[in-house]
Amino acid sequence: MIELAVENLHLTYGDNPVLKGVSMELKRGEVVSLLGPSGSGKTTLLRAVAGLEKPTQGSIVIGKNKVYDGTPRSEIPAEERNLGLVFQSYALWPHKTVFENVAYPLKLRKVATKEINQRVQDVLEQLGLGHLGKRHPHQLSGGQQQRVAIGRALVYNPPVTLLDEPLSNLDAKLREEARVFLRELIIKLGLSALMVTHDQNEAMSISDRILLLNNGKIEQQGTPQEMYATPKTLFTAEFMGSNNRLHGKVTELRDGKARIEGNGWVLWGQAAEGVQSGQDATAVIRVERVAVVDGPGENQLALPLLTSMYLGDRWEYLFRPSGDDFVIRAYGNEVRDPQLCHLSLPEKHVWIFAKN
Ligand SMILES: Nc1ncnc2c1ncn2[C@@H]1O[C@H](COP(=O)(O)OP(=O)(O)OP(=O)(O)O)[C@@H](O)[C@H]1O
Repeated sequence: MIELAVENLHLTYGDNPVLKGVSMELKRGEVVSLLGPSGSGKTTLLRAVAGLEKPTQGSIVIGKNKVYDGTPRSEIPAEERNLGLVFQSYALWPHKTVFENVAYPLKLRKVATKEINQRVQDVLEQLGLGHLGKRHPHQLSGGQQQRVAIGRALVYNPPVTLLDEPLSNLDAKLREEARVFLRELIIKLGLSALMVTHDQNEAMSISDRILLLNNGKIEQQGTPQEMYATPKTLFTAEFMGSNNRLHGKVTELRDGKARIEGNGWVLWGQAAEGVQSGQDATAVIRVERVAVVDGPGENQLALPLLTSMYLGDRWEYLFRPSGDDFVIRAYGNEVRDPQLCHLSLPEKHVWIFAKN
């Protein structure tokens, strides 16, 4: 069952087009992340679904209700869309207790007091806040405040929840914990949610599907695995993961593979759609796919190691060819002395994209 369907949505601020024909679906029990660089339109899309921004064209259907069909008159106001909202700007009420904050949406809907008490207590227990109901927001940690905001959005079981950077005001450590907590909650409650994030790791770990926005359009969508392992464009490849990039010219195409040549190096890789011989191109390989090997072989580069950097769970090596303008990074388990190394870049993990 489709809980949310957006079709060819356009939105313009003044004469600045921000959404340029976005279509997407959210199925029941699914968590979809909107990922993309700053200014790509993620928050605007979420706010348009919430009814907080006015699109100029397209349609939005929530459950069985068409809440927007391209005409201003058709628009159903935000408060009637029955959505759970966890927005950065939707702060907790400082003078209400945790319990009162979470109870508020039920009070608004005139739910009986006894039922309110039960439901709020249930939600607080689920969020690990059962013992904090009497506290005020300023007596909570940032992570706990965030949980209260989530509880307030979920307490009336909205069919669709919208989350805008729900973890962004937490520090790195708390954020990691909150990510695990949010994923657990999503599974436990079977939430259908659309979440904005600019953090690629957050999108991959929390969601079932990712929509990557680029300048108001969907660049690519798919499961986190698809987005990471089979990017269709240079933009997607570069946005997901840590990468090495080499610029050169395509000198041969064969069976879906391309040969790219640069200043003193040659590599084979998977040719992206539209790559042609003679074209300027970029080869991309994830940092973890580059291996330091013992001797020369196929699809290799021989480069001087500049330095080894300690990352705690592994080492990161930095290679820089003399006189060239690229660096190659790789991971390994030991510190290495600066010397010439052989690097294997397996053909199946090198993607070759036409240069824009
Ligand atoms: N109220 C507004 N009036 C005019 N322009 C706006 C308004 N809100 C956003 N914009 C513009 O719309 C574009 C998209 O903004 P949006 O907030 O949707 O991006 P985003 O992808 O969520 O970025 P971020 O990750 O920085 O939050 C930006 O160029 C922004 O400057």
